[in-house]
Amino acid sequence: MISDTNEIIEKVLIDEDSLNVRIKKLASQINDHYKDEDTLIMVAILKGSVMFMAELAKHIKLDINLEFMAVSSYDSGTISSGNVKILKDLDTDIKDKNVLLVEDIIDTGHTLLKLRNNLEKRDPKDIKIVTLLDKPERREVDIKPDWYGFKIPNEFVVGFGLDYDQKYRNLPYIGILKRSVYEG
Ligand SMILES: O=P(O)(O)OC[C@H]1O[C@H](OP(=O)(O)OP(=O)(O)O)[C@H](O)[C@@H]1O
Ligand code: HPA
Ligand SMILES: [Mg+2]
Repeated sequence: MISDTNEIIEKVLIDEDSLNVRIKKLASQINDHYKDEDTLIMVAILKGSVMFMAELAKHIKLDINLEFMAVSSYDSGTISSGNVKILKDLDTDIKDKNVLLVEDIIDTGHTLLKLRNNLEKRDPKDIKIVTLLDKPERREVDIKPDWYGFKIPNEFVVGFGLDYDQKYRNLPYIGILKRSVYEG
């Protein structure tokens, strides 16, 4: 059983309703942006962005191709290693296609920067980035999303796809993790 959430969550930062309302709004901005295009390849970065991808894609009004990539930047815990390895690549060719990278969070920025550089070499028509959460205080490299859901303070958050040590992804809200959970 999941631990009692009072034991692990300091506070709920973004509740379920606010997430859904904001994601619909993001989808409508994305629909406007691509209104003259026929197709879009949405690329979710596993595993954190699965919930966001699912919710966002439901409201996109183009022919979309759902793709998944797995990269690894955090071994476990809360510290970024700065190394990004591709563990699972796209199943499709993105040459001359519109690509939308779908992320749950931009923290140091290393994951997305390396990924974008990698995908750019494949000659897509265009690459854009949408992230549910942006933690700008932690940025170590220059990368900005084209669309973001929420800017958040420098706290470790879990839920709606985001994990601590692979746990708590299934919480339906975004919560700040108690420091006692990872500082022991
Ligand atoms: O901006 P950065 O500092 O690079 O951090 C952000 C990335 O780190 C997390 O993924 P993680 O590697 O933990 O994998 P996960 O999605 O499977 O949890 C998160 O989902 C982002 O992809
Ligand atoms: N929570 C979960 N995963 C993360 C975070 C966070 O705050 N930052 C980068 N990966
Ligand atoms: Mg993670």
